[in-house]
Order: sequence, then structure tokens, then C-alpha cells
Amino acid sequence: MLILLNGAKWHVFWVDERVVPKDHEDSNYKLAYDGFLSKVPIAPGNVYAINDALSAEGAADDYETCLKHLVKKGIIALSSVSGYPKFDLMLLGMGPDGHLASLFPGHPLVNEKEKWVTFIKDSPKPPPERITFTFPVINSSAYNAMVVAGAGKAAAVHSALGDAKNSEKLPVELLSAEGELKWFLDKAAASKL
Ligand SMILES: O=C1O[C@H](COP(=O)(O)O)[C@@H](O)[C@H](O)[C@H]1O
Repeated sequence: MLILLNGAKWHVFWVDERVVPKDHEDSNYKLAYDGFLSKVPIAPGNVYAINDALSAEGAADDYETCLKHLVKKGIIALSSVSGYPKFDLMLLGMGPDGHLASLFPGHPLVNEKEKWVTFIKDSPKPPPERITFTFPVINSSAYNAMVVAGAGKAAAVHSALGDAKNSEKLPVELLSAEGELKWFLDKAAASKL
């Protein structure tokens, strides 16, 4: 049974999304809708999916415009520290390569500092076209929860949380939060710590 407190006050966004139709198997919206949003009392108007009729670039611009509009309306706050939007909580996952959102190792988007939302057309993990929040926005969040499961991710977890000294940091090693960052690992993901 799912219990959601004050569902009417929730506003739900995607930290990253694949530019595919909302009913596509690769859609993060579909994943969240089928597993969570369809089962809880959150107003559909407070669920902000990307416009999947646009190109990747258009969808990223459109999503950033939406965030700016919600900042003007006082629904999203701006961080007094960074000046970027400050979400209350981001629920994040990590790939075995250490990517989070759609910020992949060695990709220039990892260093994006201007945009709030950007796009990628050459994602190493399919599907290739995605939109993603940038690091300044992710790291301005009040709370970030990084949830990692499976032995395939143990090496990247070790890079991020263990005593390994890598010359080039994985994207996940750049993750922080204005308030608190918490990692949630299963035994397999924590097996190299
Ligand atoms: O493509 C993505 O991958 C990561 C991690 O995914 P997983 O299937 O290895 O658990 C995810 O956190 C990200 O949001 C997503 O778009």
C-alpha cells in the first residue's frame, strides 16, 4: 500500500527524460506513471512531463521555459546560494558507468553551467535523444537521494564512496546537494566498499 502525505501539494518533474512518446517502453514518464503516479493522489496538472512532440533541443528549451514560469509563479524557489532552481528532493539513479540523469562520463554536458535543462543527441545509453537537468540545478536541490542496486554498479559506487583515487571523476562523483545527499545501496551495490 502506498501512503502519500499532502499529495495535492506535490509538483513532479523529471531530472532527465528520453525524447520518446509517453507510452514508449523507454519513457521515464511511463516508468514513473505505471509504478507510482497512477497510484497516488497527485493532481495531473502538477505533473510536468516533457513535450514529446518536439525535438530534443526544443523539448529541453520548453522544459526550461516551464521551470522559469513556475519560478515566476512562486511554485519553484531559486537557491539563494547558487541562483539556480532549488527543488525539495530529487530521486536519482546511477548507471554502471557512473552516469546520473543523462550526464555521461567524458561528455561535455557534464560541465554545462548556463542552461538549467539541456539536451543530448548522442547518449551512449539508448535511446540517444534525451533532455537532462544540468549539474548546477541537480546540486542546488535541498535533498538528493541516490538509489543504487545491483553488483554491476559496485565499481562505480566504490569510485564515488570508497578510497579509490581516479584521475578523472565520474559524473556521480560530482553529485552534491545544498541540504543533504543520501545514498541508498543494496548489498550487491555496496559489495566493493
Ligand atoms: O538512462 C538512465 O539511466 C540511469 C540509471 O539507469 P539504470 O537502468 O542503470 O538503473 C537513470 O538514473 C537515468 O535517470 C536514466 O535516464
